Amino acid sequence: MAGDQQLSLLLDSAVRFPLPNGLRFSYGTSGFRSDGSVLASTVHRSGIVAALRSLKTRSTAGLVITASHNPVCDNGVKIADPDGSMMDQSWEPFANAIANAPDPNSLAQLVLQFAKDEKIPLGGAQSAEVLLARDTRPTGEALLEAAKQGISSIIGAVAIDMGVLTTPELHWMVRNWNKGTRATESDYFAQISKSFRSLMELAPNENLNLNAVEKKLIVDGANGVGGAKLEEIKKNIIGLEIDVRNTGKEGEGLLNEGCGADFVQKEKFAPSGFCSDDLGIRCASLDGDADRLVFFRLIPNTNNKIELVDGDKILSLFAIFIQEQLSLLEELPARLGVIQTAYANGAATDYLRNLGLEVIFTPTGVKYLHEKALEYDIGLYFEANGHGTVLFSKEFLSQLELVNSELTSKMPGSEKQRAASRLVAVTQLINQAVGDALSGLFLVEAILHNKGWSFQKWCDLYQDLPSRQLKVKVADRTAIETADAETRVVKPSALQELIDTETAKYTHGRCFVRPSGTEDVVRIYAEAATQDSADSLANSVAQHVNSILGSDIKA
Ligand SMILES: CC(=O)N[C@H]1[C@@H](OP(=O)(O)O)O[C@H](CO)[C@@H](O)[C@@H]1O
Ligand SMILES: [Mg+2]
Repeated sequence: MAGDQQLSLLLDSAVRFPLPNGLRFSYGTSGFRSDGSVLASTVHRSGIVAALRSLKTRSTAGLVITASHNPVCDNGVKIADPDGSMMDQSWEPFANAIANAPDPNSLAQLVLQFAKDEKIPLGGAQSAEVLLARDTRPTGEALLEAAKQGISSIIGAVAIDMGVLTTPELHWMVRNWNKGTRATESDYFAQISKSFRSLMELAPNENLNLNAVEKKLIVDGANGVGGAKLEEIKKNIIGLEIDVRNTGKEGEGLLNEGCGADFVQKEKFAPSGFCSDDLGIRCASLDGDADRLVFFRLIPNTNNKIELVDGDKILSLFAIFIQEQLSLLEELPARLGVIQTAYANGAATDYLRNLGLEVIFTPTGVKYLHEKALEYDIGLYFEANGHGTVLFSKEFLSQLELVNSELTSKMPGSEKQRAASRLVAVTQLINQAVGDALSGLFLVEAILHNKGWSFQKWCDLYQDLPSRQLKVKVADRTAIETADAETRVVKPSALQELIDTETAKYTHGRCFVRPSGTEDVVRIYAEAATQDSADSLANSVAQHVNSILGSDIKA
């Protein structure tokens, strides 16, 4: 009886969101993405998946509608697990199957069969809850409605609309909601401003060279959701003057167009709204949903070229700071893991290894980095493009709390006590659910302040090796299979031999190719001692990909 009711509810709901003709959807490294006008059925069905995920885990799940750094006409959807991380990978095949079910009946059958296989109680015996959010895209509102209807097509499931949010805010809320801690947006803002203030106040006086640390920061909000949120947070920030540009207000330009972290990192060019008046000032750039962050500074007399501080250098700054505090606290042993992908600049990896840190590589895509980081007491991860965070294990957090309260009562004001308190503030400031440009930005600022470091000093940590990225469109990118965290091609095997032969010709040469998880292209990355040699290595490998797989080279 309950089964019949569930079946008819699913059928009625699915009829309203037919699958567009001739399209296939795939849950990639960043969920489903496509043109916003064709996504209603996919988002509706993702609502169903999120509701089932909530039933399965007996906790609250999340769903966010965004296409991050992609153009404004695109949109997308991703599902958050109860701990705030991305949906468990084991459910992706089901998400793909239902996203592509040709008609309401096959969709309903897939859902019922999956529920049976996974022992998910349908029929309302158990309730389900999904927190929803969207970014500022014009297609977001209608897609949110589709998600709501998908969720309510599962008996007993409730959608709670949290509003227009950054992706990391939604993940943070899901995590806190399930922990039973405060989970509203004002709690999120308060947590950032409070822990930032604590960390600023813990700066060692002797390190404070106020002339070296420019108090002003200009932030490019990519005309997305992050700028407006930053405007809110900055009302409660002391010790830093933040000027937010590209906030998405009337007349400021289009989302991600000529601005945003992806543009800045790839083009190495200042975003729109920045000019030579900003010379010498520290600048940062968020992406459209505020989960990526890079810093930069304009180079004089270059027509808005920039000196870039990417995810690798943010990672290095975080690693140094955490390592320094730990070195003062021998009673707090911690296993540190630094997680990167093959796109990390070789100079960054060498730098981190020379600090004595354990550096591990995973395939591209933050879900892989995040998963690896969870294996450590402190797992630091960043993609070069600026997506990353620092995760602390439960055991480490309780040890840290213990050490901190003991030092606070026995040795207040000592260097050791201040080191422990700094670590506590870091754990509160940096988002424990996913990479978060806003919390990352304030952690960077607080660390520079604590260390009394100028932007220049940070830039000079190491010199990036020149690199070049190319992409090639091929007939079938899945013909390429890789191993060793995507650093080697195993199929077609002749390709790796050719890459090895080309790479051996260059000093500090390194090169790999992999099929993109988000675009229908094969990516080529090359690094070498000079820009010319990095370019030439990338080009010659692209020619080989071209001749083996059949393609056109694109910059
Ligand atoms: C070279 C590169 O920047 N790749 C990006 C890009 O993945 P691809 O699989 O390379 O298309 O998008 C992912 C999702 O945003 C991001 O995690 C990843 O770092
Ligand atoms: Mg993003």
